[in-house]
Amino acid sequence: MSSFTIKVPASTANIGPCFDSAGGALNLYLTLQVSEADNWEFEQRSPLLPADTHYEDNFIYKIAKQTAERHDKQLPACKVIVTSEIPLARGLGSSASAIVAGIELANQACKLSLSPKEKLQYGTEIEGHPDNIAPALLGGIVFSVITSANEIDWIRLADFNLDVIVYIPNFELKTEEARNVLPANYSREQATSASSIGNVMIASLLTGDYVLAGKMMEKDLFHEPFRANLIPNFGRIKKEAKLSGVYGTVISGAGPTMISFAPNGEGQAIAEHMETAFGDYQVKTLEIDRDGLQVIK
Ligand SMILES: Nc1ncnc2c1ncn2[C@@H]1O[C@H](COP(=O)(O)OP(=O)(O)O)[C@@H](O)[C@H]1O
Ligand SMILES: N[C@@H](CCOP(=O)(O)O)C(=O)O
Repeated sequence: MSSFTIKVPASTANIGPCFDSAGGALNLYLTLQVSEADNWEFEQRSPLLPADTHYEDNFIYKIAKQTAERHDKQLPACKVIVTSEIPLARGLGSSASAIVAGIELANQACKLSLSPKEKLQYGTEIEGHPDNIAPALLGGIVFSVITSANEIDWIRLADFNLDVIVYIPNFELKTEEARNVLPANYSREQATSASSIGNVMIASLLTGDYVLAGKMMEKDLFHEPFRANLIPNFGRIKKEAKLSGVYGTVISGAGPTMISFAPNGEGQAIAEHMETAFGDYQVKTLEIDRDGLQVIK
């Protein structure tokens, strides 16, 4: 086996009203440098990664092993050097990036020749929803749906003119915890309103009406009203960002990071203003990654 590098982007899920369905890839990366070895070794070279464990307890190793076993293969021993720019449990898809990296590690090391559809299926089974896995794999903004136990349909949007600003607070919020506050059921009336808002958001995004898209992003009824209390400054960030000229600001994934979509070319100036207003936050201007998962040999 020759050496290779796996690079997986971060992602922002939901984009307001498209709960568990829409996600955009972001240019922060999880990187694995993989080479052949006599024994398994995971070397974590970033302060953003979880504490070191025995390789068998490493999350990425477990995903890789499980993927290999699905195809009746055994993983050959590898040395893996892991680096990451994606903060954990902040709503930037770190777990989806780790899952995609683990699937690709098995794909390369065991020569599984997995298709994008299979990788999306495996990743979604593990994560439970496709909205982070799909953009992490495919890049761009992806709308996806689990149509049956074995089928996920998706459509990828790679053509847009937007700047993206993230506001990352200095505390973690586990996705599981933020899912526990959501209602188990919605009435027909609630579901109709919530999905109508999502429909208008997507149609405006596709036709380039970013003002209307931003308005609809901020009207989500599926998750934001229930999560707002978990996210300090939820209302203040939205209001200040809007006054600074963004189209819309939403919770990134399950939070606690928030994300604004802004006119192309204005992101940096808005980020500088927001950094002054919210000194406790890491404010970053990011780009939508258009490549998704990359394997570099
Ligand atoms: N590179 C990684 N290596 C090992 N575990 C990871 C890695 N990235 C994420 N995880 C696991 O995923 C958890 C965060 O997942 P989650 O709560 O879904 O938040 P998010 O995906 O928004 O960052 C981490 O606490 C850690 O257990
Ligand atoms: N649709 C999910 C997305 C979770 O994203 P994460 O980046 O916070 O893991 C949800 O909203 O629960």
